[in-house]
Amino acid sequence: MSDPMRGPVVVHHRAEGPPAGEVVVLSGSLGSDLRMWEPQVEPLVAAGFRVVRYDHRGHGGSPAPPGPYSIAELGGDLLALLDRIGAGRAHLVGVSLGGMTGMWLAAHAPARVSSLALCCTSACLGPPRMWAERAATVRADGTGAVAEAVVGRWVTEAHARADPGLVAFLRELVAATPAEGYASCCAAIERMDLRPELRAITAPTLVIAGEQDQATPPEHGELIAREVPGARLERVPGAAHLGNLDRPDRFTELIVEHVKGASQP
Ligand SMILES: O=C(O)CC1=CCC(=O)O1
Repeated sequence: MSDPMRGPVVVHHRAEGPPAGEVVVLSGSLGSDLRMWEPQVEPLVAAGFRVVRYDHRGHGGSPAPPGPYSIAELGGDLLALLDRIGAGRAHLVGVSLGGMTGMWLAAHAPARVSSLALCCTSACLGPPRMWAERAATVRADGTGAVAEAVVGRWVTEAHARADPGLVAFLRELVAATPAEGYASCCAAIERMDLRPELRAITAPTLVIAGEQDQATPPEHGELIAREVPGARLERVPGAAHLGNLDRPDRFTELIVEHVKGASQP
């Protein structure tokens, strides 16, 4: 089991944009690294924001301590990152696991969150057995063993056919994720139930659901938007699970508009 006495991990991050700009933190999906945010960085920087993207523990350039992990630990890592970069408050944008981390932080440290954009995510994503089985597969055979199936849910079939280079890059992202980090994040999702915490979120919240998302179908976004006070839901046609890469035009537009609307005049 994860040890509650373990401290936060110093996660790998990259900061771009004007140092004095309001901070926007981009938090990614299971099996990705900070490169998954490429389409969103430049438009957010152009809008005057300091954009900080990072790798979850066990992913990309971040350390991969032995697991299992919990969503609270991932949220603690993000809080420690905000402290380390001197960000009293930040706008949080998360896809899937990044959205789960964002919901945890917004419920547990509301004073640190200026706004929340929750993309293709869920507050409770069963069945638990599926996550336990995926973790076991990855521990036995490596992340490469699940890459094709996972990426098959990240972009629509039509998009995959039209852009095989993107599919190859995404499979490489999954396969490059350390097995211990990936499996330990599966365990975090397996044990997660953020539903009772959603009503504690006070940040202006936008929920974006992909209409073709088979991993976190739109009902998951609908539940979050119902429970978070004042939240707004946008459904994006033609978007699979990694909506920010599958329909970057619409996701970027929605994210930039939301963060600008919640920023200081
Ligand atoms: O990997 C999946 O199947 C879907 C998913 C859950 C959390 C995440 O980041 O991706």
